[in-house]
Amino acid sequence: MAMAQEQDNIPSLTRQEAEEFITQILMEKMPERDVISAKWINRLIKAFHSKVPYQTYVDLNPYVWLRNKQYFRDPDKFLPERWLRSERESTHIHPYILNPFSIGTRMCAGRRFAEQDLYVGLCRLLLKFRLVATDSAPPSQEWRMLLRPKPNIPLRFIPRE
Ligand code: HEM
Repeated sequence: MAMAQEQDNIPSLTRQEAEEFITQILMEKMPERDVISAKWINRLIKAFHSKVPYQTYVDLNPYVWLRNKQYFRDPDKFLPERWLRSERESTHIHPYILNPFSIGTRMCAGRRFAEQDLYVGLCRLLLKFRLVATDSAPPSQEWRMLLRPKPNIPLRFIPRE
């Protein structure tokens, strides 16, 4: 990513670069909370080499494909740039592989609100604070309906001058 200017060896991004980068980070982190996609099947469908009968309750665990080397290069690494359009096209990431808001007629009605909230919230936070990791290892996670960091996210918020 081209940097707009450098000050004290800290790269600065243009507004557009920052927007793209934040979007990529959200896309890279979103699946870590989205561990279950649940559905009542309303008609007989054929899937996974078998027939799924009407009114079956199905839980899908996206980790199976989001952490799969068949679909992603270095799936366990934090690589937000994998979501750049050019990168997605060159590495053939399936356009529907990441769907925390689901897809189809019953997909999340608040998707754009939620995305804007995350985006604006993160930008406001980053404008006010510098975030510094207080541990070199990522926090472990625990299952509480969604996956949550355990015990806390090892981050220090340092107010910007
Ligand atoms: C990161 C935040 C959010 C995530 C990951 C999320 C995810 C989802 C998912 C997976 C569904 C089920 C879709 C399906 O059954 O196919 C859903 C439904 C829904 N969501 Fe969200 N959601 C989020 C935030 C929001 C917000 C902020 C609103 C409202 C402003 C909202 C409103 C709705 C509504 C109304 C439905 C029901 C849609 C329907 O059944 O037709 N969601 N959401």
